[in-house]
Amino acid sequence: MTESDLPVAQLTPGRWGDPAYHVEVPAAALEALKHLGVHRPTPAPRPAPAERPELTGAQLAFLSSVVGAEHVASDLETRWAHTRGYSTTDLLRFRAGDTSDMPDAVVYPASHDEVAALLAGCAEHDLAVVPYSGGTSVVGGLAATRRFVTVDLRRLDQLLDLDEVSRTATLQAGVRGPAAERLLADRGYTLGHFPQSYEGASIGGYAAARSSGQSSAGYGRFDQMVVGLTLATPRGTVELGRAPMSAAGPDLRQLILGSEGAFGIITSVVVRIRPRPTERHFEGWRFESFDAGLTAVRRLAQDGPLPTVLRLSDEIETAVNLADPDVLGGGSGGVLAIIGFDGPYNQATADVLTAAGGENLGEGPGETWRTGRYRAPYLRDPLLDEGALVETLETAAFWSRIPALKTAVTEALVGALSATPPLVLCHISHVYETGASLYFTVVCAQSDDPVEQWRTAKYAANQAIADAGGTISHHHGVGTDHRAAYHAEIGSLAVEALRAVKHTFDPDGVLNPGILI
Ligand SMILES: Cc1cc2nc3c(=O)[nH]c(=O)nc-3n(C[C@H](O)[C@H](O)[C@H](O)COP(=O)(O)OP(=O)(O)OC[C@H]3O[C@@H](n4cnc5c(N)ncnc54)[C@H](O)[C@@H]3O)c2cc1C
Repeated sequence: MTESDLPVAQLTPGRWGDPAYHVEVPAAALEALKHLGVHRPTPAPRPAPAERPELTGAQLAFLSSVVGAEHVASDLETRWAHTRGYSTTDLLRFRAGDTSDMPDAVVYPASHDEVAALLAGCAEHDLAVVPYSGGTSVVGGLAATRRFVTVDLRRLDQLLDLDEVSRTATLQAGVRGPAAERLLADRGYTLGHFPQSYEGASIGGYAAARSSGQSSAGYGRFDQMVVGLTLATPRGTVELGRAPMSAAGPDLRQLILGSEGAFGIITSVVVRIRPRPTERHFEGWRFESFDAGLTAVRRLAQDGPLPTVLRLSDEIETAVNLADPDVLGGGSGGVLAIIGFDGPYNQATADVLTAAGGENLGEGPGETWRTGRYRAPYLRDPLLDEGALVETLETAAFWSRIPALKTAVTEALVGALSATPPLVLCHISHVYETGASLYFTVVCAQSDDPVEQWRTAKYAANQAIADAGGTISHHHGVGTDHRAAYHAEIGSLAVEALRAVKHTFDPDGVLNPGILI
């Protein structure tokens, strides 16, 4: 089974993943939750979403005139299904029936021209616009600060071009991860972009939020794969990427990548593609400690040869994730690293790990990770049902800052959640010559107000990240959740420059108000 065999998940609102795939919390985990003071809350009946004022006839007529009346939905169910994304706070607010960020309508354009026409007319009809590709944002990227229409791009689902000589593919923004892989696999190629949200996220969202997939060591981040893009703005269309590299001024592609719909809607992306691998190898490695493993992965990142997948869990993540401690050699402790190759096994990579003190555990742990890699997020909803608070956050920094950053974030989370002592798990899964990202998972008992509980903990973590020299996001993006921290990170002059760009593309401020800037 490869990524192109996976189905696109028909995401249901308020619960992650393919509803056909049912997950139960393992008995050992339930036992462990008791030690964290987790109690199953009495299920409260979910309040029905409240009705809100309808769009005016003129507004609906405008939307219908662009995409056709059958592609405009203003029923409660569709709007509710497009309310926010899939952060834990989003899920908790969904469970509480909080409709405050519900769109007033959802429209489904089928072409770049329809997207452009929508954007051109929204200001006149007093409508803000939230672009929506896969809807898997975890940073509050799908809500606007005023009445808005969600532009769902799922009908832009075509492979427009495949240039085998240059090895590029032009994909429309609404192509979901597995669908993109299938379109390319049919022609013998792969994109190699596999975020954990792969089953639901789309090409446009990958570009808009600078996504990074689990095979980033081999294929790079999504923004490194993009060689061109087409952007619809309220003032017209921008096409970028005439050549793979250019010295003709600043690279404006990089201005649009990560702009999260604040400057325009990306309708198609030209991406670099590679031949499909004919073999794959995954294996586990044991290191005495996270610090020892860190030295090993840094050596690979700096001097090579890098595998396609490179991950290192810390002691707590290793202990929590490994149901069978024998995997690490009879429960002798240590931490687990996973390496994977798309293509032939590279003994030179293994030699670097051995020289750095690693012990090869063989294919077993590697295959366990590979086959379960999209399943971990499915555990979050049952854990929430049990009364646990579970959320993740991520950052990146230069190698010299990584150890202190990890300690600072962990301590900040433990301190902020001291009333409900948490487990804080951490791993590294994206590495560069100069640094790496850190990905934290937090588990503790829910308080009476888990949304506020997480807000406080996240604020403390954000402060620790800033103080320890990390970035507020390595791959989740800014959205509304990180806006203040992002502004503090880049400074007021840079924020002013972003505002100027936004004003140029979107003078009436219809695009994603409150997101990014
Ligand atoms: C369980 C889970 C696991 C995840 N794992 C990863 C991971 O491994 N790596 C990773 O990078 N991320 C991960 N994410 C976060 C998320 O999947 C990524 O940010 C992804 O890139 C979002 O893609 P999407 O198509 O769902 O975008 P959306 O959620 O639809 O949109 C994201 C933002 O971009 C804007 N936008 C959407 N489409 C466009 C467009 N065409 N043009 C302009 N703006 C647009 C939206 O308005 C929003 O602000 C995960 C999320 C979940 C829920």
